[in-house]
Amino acid sequence: MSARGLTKHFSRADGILGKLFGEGTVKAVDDVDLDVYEGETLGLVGESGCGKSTTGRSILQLTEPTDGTVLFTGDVLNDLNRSELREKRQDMQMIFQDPLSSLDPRQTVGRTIAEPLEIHDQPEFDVSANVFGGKDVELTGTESLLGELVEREESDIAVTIRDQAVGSLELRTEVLSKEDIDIRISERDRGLTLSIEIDRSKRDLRDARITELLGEVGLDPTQRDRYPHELSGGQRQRVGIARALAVDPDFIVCDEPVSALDVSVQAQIINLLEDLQQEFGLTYLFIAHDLSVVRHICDRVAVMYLGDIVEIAGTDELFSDPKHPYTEALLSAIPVPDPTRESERILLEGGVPSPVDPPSGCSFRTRCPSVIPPESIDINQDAYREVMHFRQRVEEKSIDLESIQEEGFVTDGGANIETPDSSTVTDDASAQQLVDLIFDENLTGENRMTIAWAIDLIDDGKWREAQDVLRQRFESVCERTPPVLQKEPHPAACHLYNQPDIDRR
Ligand SMILES: Nc1ncnc2c1ncn2[C@@H]1O[C@H](COP(=O)(O)OP(=O)(O)OP(=O)(O)O)[C@@H](O)[C@H]1O
Repeated sequence: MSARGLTKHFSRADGILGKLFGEGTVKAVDDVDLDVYEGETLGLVGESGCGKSTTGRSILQLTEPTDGTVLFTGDVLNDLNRSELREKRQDMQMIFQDPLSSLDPRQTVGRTIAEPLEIHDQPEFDVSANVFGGKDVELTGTESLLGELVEREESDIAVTIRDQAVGSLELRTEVLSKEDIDIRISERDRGLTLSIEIDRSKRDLRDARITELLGEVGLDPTQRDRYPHELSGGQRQRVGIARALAVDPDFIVCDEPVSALDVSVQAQIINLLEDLQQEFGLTYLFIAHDLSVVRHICDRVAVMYLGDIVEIAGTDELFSDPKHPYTEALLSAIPVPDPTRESERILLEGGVPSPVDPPSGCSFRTRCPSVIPPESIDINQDAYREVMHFRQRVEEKSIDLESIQEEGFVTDGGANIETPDSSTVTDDASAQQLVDLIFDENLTGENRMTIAWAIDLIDDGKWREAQDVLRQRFESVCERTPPVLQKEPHPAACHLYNQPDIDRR
């Protein structure tokens, strides 16, 4: 599966979402390139709201992408019409996070698994065929062989299907023609008759297939008459897996398949997914936020942040040598089983920003512990982080100088402030004191003067000017330019990797 430029934007212009969260376009997935190779498990990780589920659903065309293409087994899925897409869905399935809400509470396990079989008219009969009225042909195989036969005979063929199990009952007669199977047929030998004999009815076949599937996912055949509420969480997820497997797919999007389960059950479901992959040569896109699970099951891992893939690498490499600061932070949050091993947790401030109005440049920069300062200024990373946080608050106009002054007993009057460009002199010493109250780090020199100048401007209600003054001195490449995921074996969309001379910490 290859996705190129995959994009999904939701409009919140009207409807409940618009009322709840405000209007605008939610950039859930933005220009994503992603390959999932045959037989592998690719992990897709990131915090809640990063766009993982929307990526999975857009790949399967369960939600229509706004832009981009998805290539799967030789077809561009976006170009297929409804019935072609339905046909294709046999090969690509989805396992959902919460089996209770994804299973119909009014349907038994058997009915749930039978549904996709009915939609796709599966399983196919095993048939043996004799052709009458023309050349002698003998065939053994499944129903799809009929199509091949028509192709060989270059003629329309009347097909009679009989059920041997119920006294050679005639099930149906079909004429397979050019239109049915989309091949070129000449008028020669028209009227050839084919008699198909089968020894089981479609229903018997389906029953047998359901029993087989229950066994494959570790459920007892007696559970086919149970309802979802009569099953445990693990059993319900096994039903979800059986339903996905029923039509014999090649590719499965597993959307957080174990997050809703008890830890003790998670390992069993993970092992089951691994066994099934081995047995049926399945390819998985495995969506998760729990990185320990991902480490166990995935061959490669893609890290997603605010609608973009920010890093992708082989699992071992990603865990041992993460590049993107976001990946580093995610990995640092994994509990360490060995308490003697030192691990420093990188705490990310706040949550994922709104995908309606993502930050300019690198979308992670508002939380990044390694934002790159301009080359022209001398500042350590902690102080720069504080400056960036301060700037963010100035952008949002969310600084209340009066309360800070009251809390810090700041007095007016005192030393003058010379601004960095020496053009303005203010006599408001409280700005200097406010710098110390707002910042934990000790700002010095021109960095300190610029902040004090901005505070002075804010005090006069000149927010826009304060923003400009701060931007001129402190603007980072991370906010100016979006980093690009390079074409290399272990790419990371981060300016630190395009500028190797920069000290990260
Ligand atoms: N139908 C929708 N309409 C509007 N916004 C949506 C819709 N579906 C998802 N979103 C928004 O798109 C963004 C990405 O959501 P998505 O569910 O893909 O993220 P996720 O990483 O899978 O998170 P989670 O793990 O919580 O499911 C979120 O901001 C979400 O609110």
